Amino acid sequence: MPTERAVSPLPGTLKKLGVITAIRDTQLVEQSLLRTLAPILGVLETSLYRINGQQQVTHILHHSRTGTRDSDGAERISERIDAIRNETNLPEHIYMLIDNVRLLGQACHRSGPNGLIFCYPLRSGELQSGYLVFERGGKLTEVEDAVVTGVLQVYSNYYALLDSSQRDRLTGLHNRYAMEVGLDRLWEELSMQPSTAQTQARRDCYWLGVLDIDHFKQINDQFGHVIGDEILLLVSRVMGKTMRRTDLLFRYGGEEFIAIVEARDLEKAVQLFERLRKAVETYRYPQVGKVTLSGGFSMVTPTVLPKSVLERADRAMYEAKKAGRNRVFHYHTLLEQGVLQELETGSITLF
Ligand SMILES: Nc1nc2c(ncn2[C@@H]2O[C@H](COP(=O)(O)OP(=O)(O)OP(=O)(O)O)[C@@H](O)[C@H]2O)c(=O)[nH]1
Repeated sequence: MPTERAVSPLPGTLKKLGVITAIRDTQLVEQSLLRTLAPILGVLETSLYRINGQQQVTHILHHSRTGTRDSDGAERISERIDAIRNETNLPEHIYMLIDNVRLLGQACHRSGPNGLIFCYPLRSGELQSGYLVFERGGKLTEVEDAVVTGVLQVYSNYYALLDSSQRDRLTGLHNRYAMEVGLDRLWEELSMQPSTAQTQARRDCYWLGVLDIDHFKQINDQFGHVIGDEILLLVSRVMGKTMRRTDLLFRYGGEEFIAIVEARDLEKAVQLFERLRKAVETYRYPQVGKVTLSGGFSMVTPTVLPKSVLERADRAMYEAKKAGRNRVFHYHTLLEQGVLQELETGSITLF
């Protein structure tokens, strides 16, 4: 891996830390970290890994810079950030390096094809929450090492603060704000992808489901709010355990949850949401016994604004309540059946 001469780190680093800590979106903060460190270290590729809920190390972000020379001899650097969807299959040498850092509790390096591969831990309190990995020709100077360690500490503290502000205190799930940011981002990503019939057929679709616990007021009234809170926590855990690594679950508010899942087609999406419904229904809740939920879901597509996708799923969920609860309905199926009529608002005409 080629390297370039490292630039003097301190003034630029302080400026960039100011930029990082002004960002309110956790994914953009992660991207900004890699963009900040790569030129300071004079490296062309950096990777960020996180430890997920199942304690697995997952590759989440890769940043690369390519240097090219213009015809007039001037050097241009182009940057590229790839968000990697929770890749847990790491190359053996990276896995071993991260394992060393995990055991020793400090940054380590090992030889790589183009010099040395470095791994620095990200800390959340006493725990390691992730890793920064990069390769460069030679060792870091003391100043560079101190800069990387300091930037990572400020970044980790800021990330933890930002992340906790986007989580629901009771269940630990991401909250409504995080859901809205995440849905807007997903919608933008989908809008930017080329959409030919061929790519459309190959690509998985995203589906958004609104899931609402049935008769939750009765649970509160009969057993009290503390038990009500316990049910919210248990239902969120049962759903979380039933979902796949790539699925997302949010507490939207009160007794309402939102799931965003990837599925090839409607049949698969129905299966996923049905699995959630059944898991909640079959779990036996101490004191309360059986708890059920009703849900509605709709496809996330660039031709429909995010708030309208939510509205569609919500309307389907209300139909599930009306039909007797403990069921999950698909919005478009309800349209086809004539149970619901399309609302005019929210769909976008593409030219
Ligand atoms: N314990 C507890 N209760 C909550 C919380 N947030 C909202 N609630 C309660 O959730 C209940 C929701 O009641 P409703 O909106 O009438 O819905 P429901 O009883 O579930 O009825 P359906 O949705 O029609 O099946 C209200 O009594 C709220 O007070 C919370 O954080 N903890």
